[in-house]
Amino acid sequence: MNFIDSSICLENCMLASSSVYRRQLFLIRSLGGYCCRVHMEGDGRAMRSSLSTLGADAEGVMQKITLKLDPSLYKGQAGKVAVIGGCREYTGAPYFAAISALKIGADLSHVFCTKDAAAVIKSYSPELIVHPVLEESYSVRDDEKATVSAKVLGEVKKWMERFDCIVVGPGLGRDPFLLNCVSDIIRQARDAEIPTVIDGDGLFLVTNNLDLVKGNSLAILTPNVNEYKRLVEKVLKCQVNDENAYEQLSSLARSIGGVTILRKGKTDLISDGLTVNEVSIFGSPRRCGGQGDILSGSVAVFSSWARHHLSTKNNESSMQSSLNPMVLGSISGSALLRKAASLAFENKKRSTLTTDIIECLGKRIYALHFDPVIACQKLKRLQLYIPNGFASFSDMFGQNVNDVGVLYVGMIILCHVGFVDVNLKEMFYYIKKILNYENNPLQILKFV
Ligand SMILES: NC(=O)C1=CN([C@@H]2O[C@H](COP(=O)(O)OP(=O)(O)OC[C@H]3O[C@@H](n4cnc5c(N)ncnc54)[C@H](O)[C@@H]3O)[C@@H](O)[C@H]2O)[C@@H](O)CC1
Ligand SMILES: Nc1ncnc2c1ncn2[C@@H]1O[C@H](COP(=O)(O)OP(=O)(O)OP(=O)(O)O)[C@@H](O)[C@H]1O
Repeated sequence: MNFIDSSICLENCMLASSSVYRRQLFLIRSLGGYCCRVHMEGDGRAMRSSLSTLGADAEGVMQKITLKLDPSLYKGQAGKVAVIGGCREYTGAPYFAAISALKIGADLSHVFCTKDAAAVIKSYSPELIVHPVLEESYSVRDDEKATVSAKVLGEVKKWMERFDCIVVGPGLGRDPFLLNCVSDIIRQARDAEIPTVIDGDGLFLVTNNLDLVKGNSLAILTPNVNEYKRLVEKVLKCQVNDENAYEQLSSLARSIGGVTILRKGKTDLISDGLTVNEVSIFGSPRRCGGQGDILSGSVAVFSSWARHHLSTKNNESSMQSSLNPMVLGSISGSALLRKAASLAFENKKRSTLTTDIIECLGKRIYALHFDPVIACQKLKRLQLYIPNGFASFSDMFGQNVNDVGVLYVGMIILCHVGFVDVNLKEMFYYIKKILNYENNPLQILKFV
């Protein structure tokens, strides 16, 4: 049974078979080597391509777009983000999103929340810039509403153009007056062409007011299972169809005019209506609340970096300009969260909380800068690490270096360059990176 409205299918079919679609597919593959998993057939059917491992590929995208640390950068150039969220009930969610952005590498992170929430959020972290500007119905008389609303908008407007991305929704609550003001903020961001990630209660708002995001290619929606269900029902007027998940997601993105949608779940699916990408890196079996907030903060930073990456001189080819930075940012955010969650779970097991995952974000980002050339240079000096009783590496392992030898060398390298926190699987990943380098340590090893 096909749940999708036939007019949408026809539109899909035309778009999917266009040269634009094929071009994006090729470009995304060549950027990070990751795969677009949907291949649209001429009759509009979606077919899954043969699945390949995406873990390393999503990581490749993340590595490419991650802003390089450079002494010539000044404060703000690595990213300025703002979270619009935080009310009486929820103070954790905006904090998680905003602090994650900082931990990943943004320079400045703001929170626009209600007065009740502001002091609490400030007390969690002196790093965040907290603006107590939002108001809920209970604190505003009916005759004051227009004035207060204009004041809120004015306060946010003063800052808006400074931001590289805003996140709307973590812990926002559902107060009608507050949501009205936030609708204006979303419109303001759109006019100023500021990328906007919509999460949590922000999704409740836009699902009921689709015009707020319709046709905005700088908008990213990050629905969880419930939020996705509500979106599908509202927009496609059908039920979620997991048999046809790829096609339904791209259909949804197109129906909302080419916004990017990151559908969260066991596997994260990302589509802007032209491509569908999947991030299935193993994360953590813990489902503690707040992981989606880390994700929204991460996606905000990576999308800004992706925009920067695609617009810099070196990347100024017509090929690069066809890539969608919002898709690349979503893939990277998802990959990073999952890798950080996996690391946190390894240490804390069932006790893993959102704050533990946040603590691991930095380590995961740092690991991206693993440079096989530097590692190999260091390896040349590693005679020091040969245990007593052995004259050389070849003395330890013989001329035919076996897996144990590689593992040993890998361990030494990783300890030497500071990756003492990696697990066995990750260690092999880094070793593989070294082996792919033409002057790889194995060669060196053979000549020691
Ligand atoms: N510490 C905090 O301040 C937190 C605040 N949060 C905020 O809380 C507000 C409401 O978010 P909620 O996540 O509660 O709202 P949802 O509408 O996502 O969830 C509502 C209910 O659905 C259930 N549910 C979740 N995943 C499900 C699944 N896969 N299948 C079936 N049922 C499922 C949950 O148990 C929950 O009771 C948002 O503003 C959000 O940002 C959350 O981000 C969590 C942390
Ligand atoms: N079953 C799962 N297996 C692995 N990862 C999952 C699973 N479900 C969700 N995730 C990951 O956890 C992250 C958060 O997703 P989740 O569905 O918990 O969001 P959320 O409900 O919006 O979170 P929050 O509690 O912050 O509101 C996503 O990146 C997703 O990939």
